[in-house]
Amino acid sequence: MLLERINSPEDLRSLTHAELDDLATEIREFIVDAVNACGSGHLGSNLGAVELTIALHRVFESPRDILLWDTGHQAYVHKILTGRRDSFTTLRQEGGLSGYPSRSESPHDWIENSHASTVLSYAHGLATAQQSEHGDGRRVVAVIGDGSMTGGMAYEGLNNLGHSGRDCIIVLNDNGRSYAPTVSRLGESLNKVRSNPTYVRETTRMERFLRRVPLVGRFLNRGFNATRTAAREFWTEPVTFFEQLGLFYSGPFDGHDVRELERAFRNASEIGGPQVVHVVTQKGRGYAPAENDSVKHLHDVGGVKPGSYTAAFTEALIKAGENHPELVAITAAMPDSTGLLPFAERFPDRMIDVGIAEQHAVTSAAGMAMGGLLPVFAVYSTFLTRAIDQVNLDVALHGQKVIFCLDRAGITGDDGASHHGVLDMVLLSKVPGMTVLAPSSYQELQAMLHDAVELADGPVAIRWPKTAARNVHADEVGVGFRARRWREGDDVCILAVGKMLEAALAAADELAAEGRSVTVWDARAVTPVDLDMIADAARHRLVLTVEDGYRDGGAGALFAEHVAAHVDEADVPMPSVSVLGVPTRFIAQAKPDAILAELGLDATGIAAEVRRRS
Ligand SMILES: Cc1ncc(C[n+]2csc(CCOP(=O)(O)OP(=O)(O)O)c2C)c(N)n1
Ligand SMILES: CC(=O)[C@@H](O)[C@H](O)COP(=O)(O)O
Ligand SMILES: [Mg+2]
Repeated sequence: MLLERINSPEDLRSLTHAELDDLATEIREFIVDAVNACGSGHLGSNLGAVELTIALHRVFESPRDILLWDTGHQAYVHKILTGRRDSFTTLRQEGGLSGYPSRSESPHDWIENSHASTVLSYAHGLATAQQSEHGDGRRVVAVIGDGSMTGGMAYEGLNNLGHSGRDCIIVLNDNGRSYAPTVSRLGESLNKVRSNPTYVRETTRMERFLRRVPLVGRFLNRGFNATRTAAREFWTEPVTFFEQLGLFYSGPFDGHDVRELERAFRNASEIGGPQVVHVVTQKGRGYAPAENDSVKHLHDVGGVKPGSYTAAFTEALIKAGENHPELVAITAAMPDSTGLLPFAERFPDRMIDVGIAEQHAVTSAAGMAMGGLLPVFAVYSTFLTRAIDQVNLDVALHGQKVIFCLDRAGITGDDGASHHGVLDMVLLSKVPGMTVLAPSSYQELQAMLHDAVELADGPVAIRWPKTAARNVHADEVGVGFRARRWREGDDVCILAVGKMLEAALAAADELAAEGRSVTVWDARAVTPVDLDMIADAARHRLVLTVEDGYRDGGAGALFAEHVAAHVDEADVPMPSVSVLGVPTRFIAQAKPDAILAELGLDATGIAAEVRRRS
């Protein structure tokens, strides 16, 4: 087994290319076993990045050279080759290996944020530092997928790198897919470009030398520009999009040929300045289930689970779509895991994939609403945070009815700190005119989507967790955006937000067994706050809000403000007020229920908080 001999990138440099091909096979088998054992993870992306990562670590000397990964979900091979092979049995487990690069795991890792399209900005920053007096001659290499290239930040980084001329090698890993096929024509046009890297490199180098010749250089400038323009018109490949921005383009190269990749990376390293090395890879390469099943296996071994909140959303959206031909669904490159695929099958022209471009999605939705459509943007909670400005000023300032359906709200677990959806209530409850809803069951989600479509006259956000949904009877579902009381007592009042209702009711049973009289409300809406719920809560000795979002500035803080206002107005005694929520800190990966329990956001924790406050 060759893989057992690889404990650092240096060990790669003694292998022949035939051995490297064998090593790639072993790495693929290793990844498939690890992801299947872990039960979740990014199979397709990593199977497609095997040869690419081997070649990068043979040409560049990480960690001295800086190797950056956009999103980081495709960095398993990087981790395996940098000494973490034996820890892969702990992938995405509590206290184990992160599913993304992790600075605490290795000096080879730089970017921990799993949000896409950031790498070129990091690269510009690091290249700027390297070219300052603080630089120490390290090369900056950034790997970005074709999907992540569709994010706005990627263009901002490209523009700045091209304009600044910084030394930086961008490896565009083009496999034609995000989750779904990538929404971009860039890949198609680049595939028409057949640069002969040697020819282009030599002429470019010669040109650059001659242009600098004193006196004659400026005449040569004009001559070269005229020649190149003519040549491009009639002979060679068009100036690529990247070269228009000031970056040198080479490729496309076979992303599964280590020799070719090594040559391309060495060329780019010699040429200097901002470079794009375009490599074409196959997502899921070498593993039939990933190659053939683009929903279940190609991106991550996810898929929408029956009985989940996502499944409830899918059903309700199709029903709303049947009743409202103006309703359109928007995704930011994730139609499958947000539950939009059945809607797209039912209404092929009414599901719009904008690429990994959440900010654009939100403002485009505002435009759609202005044009008479009813846009529903299905997005993970954590990914909407990068578009809060657009939500606030492009949608809410204009009073546009856009329905934001936020999946993976609350504690998501396996994907770690950059995936928990814990900022949504804090941020969205501060957007004027925004209705923020949190369903506590499968049926509540469907009722809320229905009422958002039928009743709202402005923006609505509905947020739900990545878990199986509780099921309730039709007469146990609220109406409109009002709160719903589940249990009446007179000593303690628990205001539960979303999925926390189940734990609150269980805690109330536990407390009742001790003789405590507990009221439980399903808040249902974070904003607007239901004043009847507040008035009822204010008559208790203790008001405890339980939410799976940041406590600071969240739903509980808002409810506490309204209790105080009510007490002032009604001139009644102020109850004791408490909030159980997520502390404002980054939370590493673990199973969601384990994290919630550790935070006291389960029945035991809620009951303990009531006892503590009694
Ligand atoms: C801002 C943001 N939106 C959505 C996602 C979810 N996501 C993770 S990976 C991915 C697809 C990335 O495609 P690409 O960059 O082409 O990489 P590949 O998996 O094809 O190698 C998406 C949409 C994310 N990580 N960040
Ligand atoms: C890397 C990324 O952002 C997503 O692919 C993330 O892994 C989503 O995971 P789930 O869809 O399993 O919640
Ligand atoms: Mg891709």
